[in-house]
Amino acid sequence: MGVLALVQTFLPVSLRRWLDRGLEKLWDKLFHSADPHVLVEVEERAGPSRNVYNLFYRQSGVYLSSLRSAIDSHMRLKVFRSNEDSSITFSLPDKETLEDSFGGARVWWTHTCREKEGGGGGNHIMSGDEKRSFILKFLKPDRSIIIPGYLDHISKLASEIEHRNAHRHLYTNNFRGWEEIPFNHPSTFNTLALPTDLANRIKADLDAYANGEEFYHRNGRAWKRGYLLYGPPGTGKSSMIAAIANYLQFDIYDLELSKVLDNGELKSLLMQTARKSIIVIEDIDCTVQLPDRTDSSTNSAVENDAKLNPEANPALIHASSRLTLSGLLNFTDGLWSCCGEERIFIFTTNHKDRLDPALLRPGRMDMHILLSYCTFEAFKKLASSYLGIEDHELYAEVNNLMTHTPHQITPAAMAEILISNQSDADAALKHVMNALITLGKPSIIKSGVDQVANGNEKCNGGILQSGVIKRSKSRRKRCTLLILESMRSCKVQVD
Ligand SMILES: Nc1ncnc2c1ncn2[C@@H]1O[C@H](COP(=O)(O)OP(=O)(O)OP(=O)(O)O)[C@@H](O)[C@H]1O
Ligand SMILES: [Mg+2]
Repeated sequence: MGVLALVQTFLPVSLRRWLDRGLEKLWDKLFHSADPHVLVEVEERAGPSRNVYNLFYRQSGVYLSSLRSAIDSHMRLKVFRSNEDSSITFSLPDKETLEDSFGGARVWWTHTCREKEGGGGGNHIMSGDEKRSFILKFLKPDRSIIIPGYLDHISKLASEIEHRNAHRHLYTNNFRGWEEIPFNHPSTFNTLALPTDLANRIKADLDAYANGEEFYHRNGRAWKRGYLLYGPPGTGKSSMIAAIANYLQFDIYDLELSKVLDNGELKSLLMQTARKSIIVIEDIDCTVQLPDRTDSSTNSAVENDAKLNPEANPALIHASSRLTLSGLLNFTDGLWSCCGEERIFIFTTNHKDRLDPALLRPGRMDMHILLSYCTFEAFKKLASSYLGIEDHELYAEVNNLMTHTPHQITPAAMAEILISNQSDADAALKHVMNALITLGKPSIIKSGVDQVANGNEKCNGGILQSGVIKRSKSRRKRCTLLILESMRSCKVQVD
């Protein structure tokens, strides 16, 4: 060995390397052929000049740091937390070995970091001069389990983890394309006050969609789903979109139709959207007037003017727009809709009846979801969130009032009352009752009128209100409903 080392010092570098490699191979042949293991090296960089980043290297790191055993069984760990992320990431220090198993096979992982040939120099190793890799070791008989099964499993799991940890984005279009901002909306299905069966139905539909890639493809359908959220203002349509995005971990593309010049631009915007995203058009009934499929008239002078200076002429644009209903229909369920996959379309409106039926048909809007006024169940959910109470002696009264005044108070208005009285549950509930009384005037009076008409001047659940009533076709009567302190009963006075 000593003589060999001495000879090597007189050889040129290239010859020395060639000799080293030959000796290494000889060593392997002599001693490693009896080794029952297979070694797989996952290098950080690959390619002839090591300039291609190996995605599988990153995925291996992500996968290994997710293994519970990495945290539990190691005395030495590397810890990382970035500026943007609150979660902590663990990784393997060099030369530490971590054991894993897959399909009955045991595997061992080690991370190595070596100085690159010809790189570095001096005592300080620059990161660019390091050659980092994972070494995966397993027994030879397990080769068919590991390759490709285990490797595919790692890629799949790592992609899911990376997607879960990635920051969501909210994109909005302007005249230059999409602009993005971080999306941190806290709305979830737990924070939304919805009838339980509705929430479960929506979640089941989302789950079926998210796990349905194979099903959609087998049946020759683009992997997409459309939801129409409709209902009065303040009933949670926008909050529901945020909850769906958080549930599926999807980005949101908030498409502002008033800023889209024509079908060509619509198509181009669509093609720029990524997988795992929700494309939203809010208030579809009032954003723009879309010429329908039979209307081909356009005013080119106005149109050109608007196109030349769109920001100065936003109002003009859609008077002359070449953005048509057929464009939008193709966008949601035509050839263009397949330009990207794994996407959800959500349209919202306060007036479903104003929408073209073609837009609403299944395949475009697969599920029509009515978000409506606050029910007693929704009220209890909001009270639990904002006041921290599950029950209260006034609940029966609130329930009674809500039964007399259905369809009157929106979840937004209810939430507002509860938030502004969150430190005093009694006061909050009295405010809620007052609001219900004020809003429910017509139906409470009607209930009083019915009682009077039936000759019953005392009725339960009445509220202090007054108004002119029509007792019969010929006679107008004025009645006053007097509420008693407890609100449990009231008297109807006929003046
Ligand atoms: N079902 C609900 N559960 C909990 N909070 C709700 C609900 N509905 C509305 N809110 C609250 O009311 C506010 C307004 O809700 P949101 O913007 O989602 O209503 P919207 O239906 O989109 O209204 P608009 O039709 O005017 O756009 C939000 O702050 C939200 O937290
Ligand atoms: Mg909204």
